[in-house]
Amino acid sequence: MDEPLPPRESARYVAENSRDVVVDRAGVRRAAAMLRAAAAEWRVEDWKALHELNPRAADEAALNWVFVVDALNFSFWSEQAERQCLVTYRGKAYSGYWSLCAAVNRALDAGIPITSASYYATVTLDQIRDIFRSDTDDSMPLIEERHRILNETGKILLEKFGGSFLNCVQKSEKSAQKLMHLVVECFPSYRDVTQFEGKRISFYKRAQILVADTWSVLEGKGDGCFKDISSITMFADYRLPQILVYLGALKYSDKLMKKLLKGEMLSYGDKQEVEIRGCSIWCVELIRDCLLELIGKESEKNKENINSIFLDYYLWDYARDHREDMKGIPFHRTRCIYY
Ligand SMILES: Nc1nc2c(c(CN[C@H]3C=C[C@H](O)[C@@H]3O)cn2[C@@H]2O[C@H](COP(=O)(O)O)[C@@H](O)[C@H]2O)c(=O)[nH]1
Repeated sequence: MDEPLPPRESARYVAENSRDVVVDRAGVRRAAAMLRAAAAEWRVEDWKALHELNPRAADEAALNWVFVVDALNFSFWSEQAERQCLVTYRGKAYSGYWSLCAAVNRALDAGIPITSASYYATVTLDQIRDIFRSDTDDSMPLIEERHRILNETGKILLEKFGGSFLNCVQKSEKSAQKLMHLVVECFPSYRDVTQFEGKRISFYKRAQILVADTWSVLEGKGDGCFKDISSITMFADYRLPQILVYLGALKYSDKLMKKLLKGEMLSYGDKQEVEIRGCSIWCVELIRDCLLELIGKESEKNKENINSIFLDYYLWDYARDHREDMKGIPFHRTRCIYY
């Protein structure tokens, strides 16, 4: 079967043919202006310190931590906001994506080798239910899928890469694109591919965030010195569209906004779901271009740090920190293993 369009081209194609979602150029410019001061400070060395649950080292164990977390980095939203999975770690309760990281770190502290492929290739569903147990009555969504993905991914990592994600990274020969394609070729759960208006398109959200987190945990050095890291796009999840609408850079049709406000679910691959994800990626590409224009005039040096990964990380954190302000803006609800 023919290769799908790569993520950036897929996003452009969706944005050019979208009906219920549009990129607002004036909003893009306003967002770039808002981000300009922060963008001047973006450094890959800062990623780890950004969050207390991130691994601190830049070694093989840290890479295996990133790999298993990004294999499970999907679908944390709960049907009712007040009823969600919470995981307490070192006295602090974490929700959403952070509940996953907290559960992984809690298991490691308890001597459970959850980041070792030889362990999670054969871990049982009961063991996974215990490792990802919630403090509340609401367990982490899609726990059976998470178990299946761990078994599948662990077996493949053992068979093809000696059980270590470092070997997969080294096979990519310092190319972000090669690593992304190696991951989607070898690991089925990363194949975030769908159809739109007669074309096969890809967003590869978890594969791209895996490349980004690999680059970040290695601080852009050694095996993580990807010469083409700026070719990675924003990661099309369910938080970034929400913040882009909040900032006025993305607009939904009245019909779509009504549907989302009612909490209606969209299926993976639905036309409107694809338009939300594709236009979000394209919107971030345009904000990045605007930032390059704004900052590029000041200094060549900073330009290398103006990429869609930093933009995405910043916006994602901003969305988490401004949850209350964004309450009026719905996020789209799609239950799937891809984001
Ligand atoms: N676009 C984008 N989506 C991201 C991330 C992250 C976390 N990664 C970085 C963050 C800290 C570390 O530095 C990691 O590098 C998780 N997600 C997605 O969000 C959703 C979870 O949201 P909530 O339910 O609110 O926790 C879910 O689809 C999850 O897949 C990101 O960075 N960008």
